[in-house]
Parts: sequence; C-alpha cells; structure tokens
Amino acid sequence: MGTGLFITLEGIDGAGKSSHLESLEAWLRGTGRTVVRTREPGGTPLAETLRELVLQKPMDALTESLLVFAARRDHVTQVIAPALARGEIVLCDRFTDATFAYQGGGRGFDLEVLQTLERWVQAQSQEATLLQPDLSFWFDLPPEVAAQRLAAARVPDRFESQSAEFFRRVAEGYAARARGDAARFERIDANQPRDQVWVQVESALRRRGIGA
Ligand SMILES: Nc1ncnc2c1ncn2[C@@H]1O[C@H](COP(=O)(O)OP(=O)(O)O)[C@@H](O)[C@H]1O
Ligand SMILES: Cc1cn([C@H]2C[C@H](O)[C@@H](COP(=O)(O)OP(=O)(O)O)O2)c(=O)[nH]c1=O
Repeated sequence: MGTGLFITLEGIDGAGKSSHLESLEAWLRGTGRTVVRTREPGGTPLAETLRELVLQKPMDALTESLLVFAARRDHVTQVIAPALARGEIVLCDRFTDATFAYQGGGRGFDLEVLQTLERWVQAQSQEATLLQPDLSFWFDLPPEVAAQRLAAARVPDRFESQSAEFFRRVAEGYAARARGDAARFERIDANQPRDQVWVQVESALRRRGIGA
C-alpha cells in the first residue's frame, strides 16, 4: 500500500454523518490532496446493486453479512486499494465497523464469523496486515435523539425503520469496536449543534497532523 490515507465515517442512522461529509471532503481537498469520496455498501456498480438488495429485501443476518462483505470486496479491490496505492485520500461513508455494529450488534450475528469474513476481504497481498482505515470518525448520538432527527427528515429504509432497541445494540456494537481499536477512532459527540460537531472533526484532523 502507498502513502494514502483511509478515513471512514461511522455512527447509527441519523447521527449526522451525511451532514458533515461535504465539509470534510472540501477541507481535505483544501490540503491539496486528491480525495476519493465513496460509501458502503456501494462505491462500485456491483456494490451499489448489492446495496439496493441489502437495504430493500428481507433476508437473514448471514445473507446480509455475506452481501455487505461481497460488496466490500469489490469496493476494496476496484476503488479503495488502488486510490490508496496512488497516495490519495479515501473518504468513505461507513466501512467494516458498520458490519460489526449492525449485523453483529443490531442483528446479533456471530462476531467470529464476521472476523473471518473481515480477514478474507481485507487481506492485503504480500502484507501480513489487514486493510483498515487510518482514522474512523464515530458520530456518537443517543438513539432516541437520532430517531427524533430522522422522524423529521426522511422515509426510513430497512435499517432506519428498526426499533430503538435495535439501535441501542448498534450503538453498543460501535462502542465495542472503538474500545478494541482506540487509536484508530475519534469519538465525536454528535449531540451538539452542527458547528460544534464540525469543530470536533476539524480539531481531530489537526491533532493527527492531517493538513497541518
Ligand atoms: N448537529 C445536528 N443537530 C440537529 N440536527 C442535525 C444535526 N446534524 C444533522 N442533523 C439533521 O439530522 C438528520 C440526520 O442527519 P444525517 O446527516 O442525514 O445523518 P446520517 O447520515 O448519520 O444518517 C438530518 O435531517 C440532518 O439535517
Ligand atoms: C456498510 C454497512 C451499512 N449497513 C447499513 C447501515 C445503514 O442503515 C445502511 C446504509 O447506510 P447509509 O449510507 O448511512 O444510509 P443513508 O444513505 O440512508 O444515510 O446500511 C449495514 O447494515 N452493514 C454494513 O456493513
């Protein structure tokens, strides 16, 4: 892998990720680097097709996990790894932490199976390590606040229409993942006005020497 930078945005639905993506992308471009903005599930024609299925069709948790990891495999090989090898910044709306949070936490699916799929999909040729983000922003917002924001905002998809209890488990899934890899995560207190949320994002970037 080259000297690229892999940044992901995570959090429960309604936590405010999309609201900050554009400013984040613009800020990163302002550092003079090329930015590839993408999302999961999705980011390639095949993965976007799989996204439609995952977001719309009923299926069990193993099928869901296999489809999000199949989408991820295509995305990693076609888009993410090549961009990082060119030294670019990849800014991705969700990645594998979302699988551990939604399929693992929310749906209660076997974390060991998810770890196996993660190893298969994120193995890097000729390297012992897995491809992982360099930095993951975790927009942390109480599920009841996220639900209030979403109720005012949009028609729910298959995940957004889940119960408050589901999102409490998703949030716990994110918390567990963040505990397991504390150096990679920046927890953002998303229960703040937008400008205060942005201040936290920007100061984390500067603290890590990105754009300094
Ligand atoms: N800091 C904030 N305070 C109040 N409302 C917000 C804030 N950030 C985002 N919103 C609103 O909450 C809703 C969900 O935000 P969004 O960015 O779409 O979340 P996500 O992409 O994480 O699902 C949107 O209607 C958005 O305008
Ligand atoms: C990446 C990923 C997303 N998801 C879910 C979380 C979201 O509810 C949904 C799509 O995410 P998102 O792009 O945040 O939705 P929106 O465009 O509506 O803001 O997919 C999983 O369940 N597992 C995964 O591995």
